[in-house]
Amino acid sequence: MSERVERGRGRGDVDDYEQHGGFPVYRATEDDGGPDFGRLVEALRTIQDLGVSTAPPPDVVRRAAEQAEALVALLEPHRVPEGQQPGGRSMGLPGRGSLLMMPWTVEKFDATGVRSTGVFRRFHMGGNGAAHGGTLPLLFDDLFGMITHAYGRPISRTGYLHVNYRKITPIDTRLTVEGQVDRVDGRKTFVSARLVDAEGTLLADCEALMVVLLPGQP
Ligand SMILES: CCCCCCCCCC(=O)SCCNC(=O)CCNC(=O)[C@H](O)C(C)(C)COP(=O)(O)OP(=O)(O)OC[C@H]1O[C@@H](n2cnc3c(N)ncnc32)[C@H](O)[C@@H]1OP(=O)(O)O
Repeated sequence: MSERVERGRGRGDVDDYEQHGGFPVYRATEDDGGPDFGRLVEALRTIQDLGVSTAPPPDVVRRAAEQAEALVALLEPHRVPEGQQPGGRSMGLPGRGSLLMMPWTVEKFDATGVRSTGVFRRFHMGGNGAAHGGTLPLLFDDLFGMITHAYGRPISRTGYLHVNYRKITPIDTRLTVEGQVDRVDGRKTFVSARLVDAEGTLLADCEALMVVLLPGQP
């Protein structure tokens, strides 16, 4: 099937869950989880930063543990099935309000590609001021999910993802990642992206294969 035909078939049908394998329905929240959800997620991220960058005395550790346990007890009764939580579905929040995804902000999202900016935080650090090598595939993989969605392709799973680490990726430094669909071949969508700093220096690039799911496929 030619790229143009395949692309045309996908576009406009992305809300048709018949096309999305066995995926549960995901819809963006209408209110980014309410007035305080963004605050909560940002505070939790900062706790992750502090959890890996502080050395408090024992009495502070004990009080912090008690407060963390109290927070767990507060939230525990409110678990919901996948697709119903605001985390990951709040498009107006950095990282869509997900604690797993990079807390980056999407600047461009259309069929020609997706661009996003943000920083790797202290809790993303591998060593000596550099982002952990495992965080870059996470950044690229999530970007590729957005790219295939913006292109109008059904939900796809990553078949492979190849990262070239060109330079040290610094934490606490504003960076930009941008990528696009390069080629479509049946169920296969070939994508690529680049991570650069404010001067445009290439830090890493990545190419991947996204495969459209078959009916009912997990
Ligand atoms: C808005 C909602 C947001 C939600 C977004 C959710 C996004 C989720 C993204 C992910 O979860 S990615 C998670 C990490 N990836 C995985 O866990 C995937 C695990 N692997 C699989 O599930 C299957 O291997 C896969 C779906 C990728 C492919 O298996 P299939 O049995 O469906 O297909 P098949 O193996 O026949 O491959 C289809 C085509 O892709 C090709 N292919 C698959 N894997 C490949 C590979 N690794 N390298 C090269 N080619 C590959 C394969 O050769 C074939 O090419 P042809 O059509 O030309 O014959």
